[in-house]
Amino acid sequence: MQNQDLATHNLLQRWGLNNATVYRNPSVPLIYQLSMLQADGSSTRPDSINSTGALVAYSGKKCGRVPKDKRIIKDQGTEKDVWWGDVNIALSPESYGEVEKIALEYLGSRERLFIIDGYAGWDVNHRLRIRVFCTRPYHALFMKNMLIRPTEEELKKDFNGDVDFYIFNAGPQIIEKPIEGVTSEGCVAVNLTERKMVILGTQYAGEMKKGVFGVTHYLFPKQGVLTLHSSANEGENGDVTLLFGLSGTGKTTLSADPKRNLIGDDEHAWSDHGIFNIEGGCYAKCVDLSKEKEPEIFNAVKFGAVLENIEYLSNETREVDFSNISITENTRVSYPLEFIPGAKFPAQGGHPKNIFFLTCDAYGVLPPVSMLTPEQAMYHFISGYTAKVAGTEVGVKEPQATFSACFGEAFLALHPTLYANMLAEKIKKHDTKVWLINTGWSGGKYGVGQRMSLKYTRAIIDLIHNGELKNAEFENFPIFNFRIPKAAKNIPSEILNPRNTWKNPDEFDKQLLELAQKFQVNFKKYEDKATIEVISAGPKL
Ligand SMILES: Nc1ncnc2c1ncn2[C@@H]1O[C@H](COP(=O)(O)OP(=O)(O)O)[C@@H](O)[C@H]1O
Ligand SMILES: C=C(OP(=O)(O)O)C(=O)O
Ligand SMILES: [Mn+2]
Repeated sequence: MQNQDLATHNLLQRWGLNNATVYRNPSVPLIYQLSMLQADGSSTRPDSINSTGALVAYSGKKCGRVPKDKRIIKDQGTEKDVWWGDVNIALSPESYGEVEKIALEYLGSRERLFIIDGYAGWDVNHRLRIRVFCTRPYHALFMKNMLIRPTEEELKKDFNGDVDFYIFNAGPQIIEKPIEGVTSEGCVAVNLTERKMVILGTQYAGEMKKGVFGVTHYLFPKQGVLTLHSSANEGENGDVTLLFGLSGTGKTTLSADPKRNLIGDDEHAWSDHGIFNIEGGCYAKCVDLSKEKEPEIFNAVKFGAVLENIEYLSNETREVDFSNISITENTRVSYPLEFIPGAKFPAQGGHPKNIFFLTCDAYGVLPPVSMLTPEQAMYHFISGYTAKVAGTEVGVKEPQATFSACFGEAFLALHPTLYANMLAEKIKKHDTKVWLINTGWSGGKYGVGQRMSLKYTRAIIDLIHNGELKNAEFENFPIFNFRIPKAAKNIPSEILNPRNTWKNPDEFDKQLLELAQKFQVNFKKYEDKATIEVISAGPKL
């Protein structure tokens, strides 16, 4: 839309913007065409189109999120309830004003500006209206994919004036002057009170979608709705499964299951009426993506999808080399939910029957599957033991064992125990079964053993879904006191107890003990807020 209508003009004036050329909710082909002009000032490699029709773009220096540059504005509205610390680093309203000014000046001075309007949350009672301002065509397409696309009618009804949350993405612009509380040339500043966020100094698209997720973590629990860093799908009989996990643990991969209908791959919420997806699209990792192993995701790489930071096998054919991670291990593809066959619309479901905690155990000592008691579920949800895989956060080069509360500590706006207590109440009320699934190392730690076979993880999940695993014969897994199956169809029995997969069982015992100690040290910070039942559900030395 090159000639501004009055409504668009007013939206711009509201923020002191008066760009001559503004594209408000442009079509996919138009975004493609504009991305080929490369006049967005991003100074990265040019955008292109791959052999299957996806838009290929590069994010420049930053290819993962930058948690160290994230700030939450501390004001009267937020100072009492936000969980301040390393995750939520405080920034003053004055400093926020300065970063916002830099962002708006950048956005306003560009030749072209994009506005993308969309919802966050499929439940109409809880959805937020989001408006994104950006200058890179690929960022516009990314958010068009990742937000829930409004109908023409909804656009007229809900997006004509102010909305619930604004994103000012001025990623190509760096911060060149000192600002109190800002410690690098980049800043991702979230103003929860005034419902807006600024991005400077990073062009990684994931920062926008996880920004929205963080806002829902602040707003939804106040309405009794629990936010979940999980994927979700639904079986033929309407049974819902949630798969929690930190980045790279398998939420996206395992939720795309041909036997089940996809609800969403990353961000959900659980209300008194069931679960709903927060997003309109998926954002899958591409490293080693293959048609054989992950056909649904592989086939989603087509016209309308955005490929981020990939290399070609050949510049001539524009076939993607998914094994090439020379730019980053965190290569990505974003596509609308409907690109996955059988995705469910509206993307909502009932109360979950099963929950999987996906953990990528870099030590190779946790079993591929363990059945948890409700108390163990709480203990392990608060602990959030897993590994940070390479790439998703800037600076992480190999799997790094970590405890990430609620399997998504980076996105928690409030104290972890608040989310954990809400989860405890819901799984009790709805009799949800919780399983811990190790998608990480087997047969030795990272560097010695190998990643758990995707085939076996899928087989385990199938047996839980068809009810067979529940009836297997179980044994106790020591120290952690998990119930683990002794045998299961389609899975070699020796892998079910990880001790059998290690060459040297003594080394295994030592590593298991070490991990248990790490759990205990980590849990100390939650002990004053957890019940005695939950504390005693942890590993025992
Ligand atoms: N056993 C396994 N289970 C799940 N994913 C696995 C497994 N082994 C290897 N992988 C790979 O790990 C990555 C998981 O990434 P993804 O599903 O995008 O994680 P998330 O959505 O949780 O960030 C994929 O590249 C997948 O191919
Ligand atoms: C996009 C991200 O999430 P995930 O890897 O969980 O999909 C991210 O953490 O930047
Ligand atoms: Mn994912």
